[in-house]
Amino acid sequence: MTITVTGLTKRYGATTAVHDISLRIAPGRVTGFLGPNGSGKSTTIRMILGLDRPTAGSALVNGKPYAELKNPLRTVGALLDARAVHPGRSARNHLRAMARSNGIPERRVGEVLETVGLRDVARKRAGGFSLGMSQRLGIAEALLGDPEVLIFDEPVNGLDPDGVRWIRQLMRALAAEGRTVFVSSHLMSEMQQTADHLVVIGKGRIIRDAPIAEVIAGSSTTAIRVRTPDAEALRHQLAAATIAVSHTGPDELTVTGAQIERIGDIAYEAGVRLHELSRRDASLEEAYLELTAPSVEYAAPAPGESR
Ligand SMILES: Nc1ncnc2c1ncn2[C@@H]1O[C@H](COP(=O)(O)OP(=O)(O)OP(=O)(O)O)[C@@H](O)[C@H]1O
Repeated sequence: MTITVTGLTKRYGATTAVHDISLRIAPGRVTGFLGPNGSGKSTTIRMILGLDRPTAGSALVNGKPYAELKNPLRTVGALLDARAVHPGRSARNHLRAMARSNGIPERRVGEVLETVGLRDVARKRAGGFSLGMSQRLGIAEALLGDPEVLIFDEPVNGLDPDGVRWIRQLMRALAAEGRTVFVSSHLMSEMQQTADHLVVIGKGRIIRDAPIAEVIAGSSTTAIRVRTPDAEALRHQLAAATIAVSHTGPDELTVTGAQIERIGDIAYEAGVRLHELSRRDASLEEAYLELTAPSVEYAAPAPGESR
C-alpha cells in the first residue's frame, strides 16, 4: 500500500506550515522524514492520518483519504508524539478496548504485547509506565490492527540504547514484510542505519526525496582522496575537466563533486600513477545539515560565537 500526497498545503492564518508538497511513499522500505523544527513534518503526518484538514491538495492511503478507509486501524497504524492512554487502565485493558471497538481479534492483544516486550507488565497501570514503556505501548497500539502502513512520529524519543536498537530492527522487519514504513526523526545517525529512502522538508517544502545513498553521495563533504607521486600533473588534468580539487599536498589531492571512476579514468588517460583512490562518504548528518541550512528557522549561535 502506498501513501500518495499531491499538492498538499496547510495554512494556519498567516503561517503556511506545508506548502504544495507531493510525495509517493512506497511499500517495502523505510522512508525517513527529516526536517528542522517547525518544518511541517507533524502537520503532514496529521493530514495523512485525517487529523488535520488540508487547505489544498490531498493525502491518500491506498487511494483513499484516511476518513474513508473501511478499517482504518487495520490499514494504517500510527505512533504520534502525544498519546492518550487512560492512566488508570492496564496496558492490556487499554489494547483490549481498542481491539474491541475496531473489530480486531482479541488474540492480537497478546501478540503485540509480546512483540513490544510489555507482556510482563501488561496488567500494570499504564499511568505508572516510564517514558520508554509508554512509547512501547504506543507502538503496540500502532501494530494492533496488523496494518500494511505504519507511521511513526519520533519513535525513539525517550528510549534507551537497547530500545533504540529494538525500534530500528522492528522498522526494518516491518519493511521487509512488504509494509510501508514512514518515520520522522531528528536522530541522523539512527536514520542512517534505518532508512532506505529519505524525504527532507524545510519551511513546508520538499528539499529532497531520494534514496539515502544518493542524499549522502550528493553532499559536498563526500570527497575522493587520491595519492599519487604525480599530484601536480593530475591536478592540471582535473582542472582541465573542471573538477574541483579542494586540497593539494606533495603527493595527494582531495577532490569533490566527481565520481571516483571518472577520476580513475582521467588519471589512466594522462598516464598518472595512482597509489590510492578512495572515497570518504559524508555522514547523513553532514549531508542533512548542508541541505537544510537555508531552511533552519530557529538557529542558535554556535557556543562561543556572538550574533
Ligand atoms: N495548530 C496550529 N496552529 C497554528 N500553527 C501551527 C499549528 N500546528 C503547527 N503550526 C505551525 O506550522 C509549522 C509546522 O509545524 P510542525 O509541527 O508541522 O513542524 P515539525 O516539522 O513537526 O516540527 P518539530 O520537528 O519541531 O516537531 C510551525 O511553524 C508551527 O508553528
